[in-house]
Amino acid sequence: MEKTLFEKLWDQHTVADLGDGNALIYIDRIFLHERTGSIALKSLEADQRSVRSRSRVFCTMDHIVDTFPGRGDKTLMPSGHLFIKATRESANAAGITLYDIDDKDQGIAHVISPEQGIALPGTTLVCPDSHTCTLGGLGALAWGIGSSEAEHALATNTLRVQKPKTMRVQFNGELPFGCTAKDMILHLIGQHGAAGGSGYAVEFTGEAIRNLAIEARLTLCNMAVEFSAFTGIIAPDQTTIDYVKGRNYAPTGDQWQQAVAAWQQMHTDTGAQFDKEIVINCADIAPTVTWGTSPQHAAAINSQVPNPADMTDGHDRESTQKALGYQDLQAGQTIHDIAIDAAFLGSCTNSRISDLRAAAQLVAGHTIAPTVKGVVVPGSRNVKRQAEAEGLDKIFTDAGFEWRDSGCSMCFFAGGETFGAGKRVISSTNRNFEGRQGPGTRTHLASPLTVIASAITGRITDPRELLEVAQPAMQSNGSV
Ligand SMILES: CC(C)[C@H](C(=O)O)[C@@H](O)C(=O)O
Ligand code: SF4
Repeated sequence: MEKTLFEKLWDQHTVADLGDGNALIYIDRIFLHERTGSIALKSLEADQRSVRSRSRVFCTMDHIVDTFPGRGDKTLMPSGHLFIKATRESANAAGITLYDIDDKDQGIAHVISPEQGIALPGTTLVCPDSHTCTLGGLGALAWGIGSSEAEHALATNTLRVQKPKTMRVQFNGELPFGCTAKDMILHLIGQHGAAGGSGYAVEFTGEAIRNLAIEARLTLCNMAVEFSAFTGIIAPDQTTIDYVKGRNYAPTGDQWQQAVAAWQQMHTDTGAQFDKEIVINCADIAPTVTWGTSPQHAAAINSQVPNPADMTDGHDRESTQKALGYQDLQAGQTIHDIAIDAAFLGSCTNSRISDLRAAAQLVAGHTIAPTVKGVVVPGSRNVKRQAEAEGLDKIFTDAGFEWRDSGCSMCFFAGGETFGAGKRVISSTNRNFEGRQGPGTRTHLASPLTVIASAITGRITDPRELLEVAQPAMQSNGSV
């Protein structure tokens, strides 16, 4: 029988069918971080259980750590040092691989796991973090879990999972000039709602997906959870194989040949049925920005903030009204041109080397508006070193950006870093809930190109204006 990619991976990892749509799934790799992983490890210790396969478990420090240069164990989170200490102690006692604060490979979990070859096509990977779905960009079956599930997975290498339904989202045609993977996913969520993927494992397909570089596929799958999907996944292809080859934990020798042969079978069979299908015409995608406090409050940059008075549904009217209040926006206002106070380039969505290269190329020769505080946070120390070797840090600092050490930073208030109450931020991150970037901070999600263009003018700005004038050679090739 024809199977979807998801069904193939599910079946390959099924240890036992538990009935009622549940299965015991074999977990190949587990990733932890100091915010939630420390809780799972401590609880495992308290229950006098141990990690079953130490070589398959990896842990990083990303959420609570400072990203200020020379940070050490310092953190702005009042009890943050306790999480850091507990993680270090437990990870070392458990004998798992820890990317500690000063480790040369430290970084955000979902940035270092592809970078190190920990996430591989066809593997199951879990982490007590909702953005684990990022790794679907490599063809891994990866999803976020809770701390107690993480404890179970650590002790047994298995998890009881309710089988999700399957959805295919097909992106047809070529991605227009100035648009990126971030605009694709914001467009999808804007059109189909933040709950549109609820209950589904979503496979992204189509010409525009095939043309995306791996880092762009990671960006797209990163936000599958903002679509409420169980996970997002993209079938591995030659682009994937070329990306994985030679990475620290990638197979070598005969095992590499076997792995490649297996990966080449990892695709949805012709004729396989999905429970739901969505087709997006890429010609309809424009640089997309959120105006409100949900990722579904996303719209083309040149469009208008909606007017609650035009809404027939009472719930929509009320939530839009509330979002406009928090964001201090007027109904009907054009998104393009809203004045900003800050620009943030970072997070597991958009802080990889290709993001930084594209951003640096756009900002080179410009300075950011004097009213804007700009911060760039590389996703890992490897990304940081690579960027510095290419002189990108200098381009950012010359333009007026701060250049930080790696971590989640201002994506999330967990570590206490924030631009402050009432500040309006154009941000390459993935969540824009009230208070996400700190109490009272207002977030507008966008691509790295839109973040840079807006930082330069001090207003939400269409990157195509700058790309067309200054960088005619820099055609969008979907690499971001
Ligand atoms: C702290 C962590 C559990 C959380 C997540 O699950 O995603 C965080 O990474 C986030 O992005 O909100
Ligand atoms: S960078 Fe942001 S979204 Fe990603 S794991 Fe960290 S806090 Fe979560």
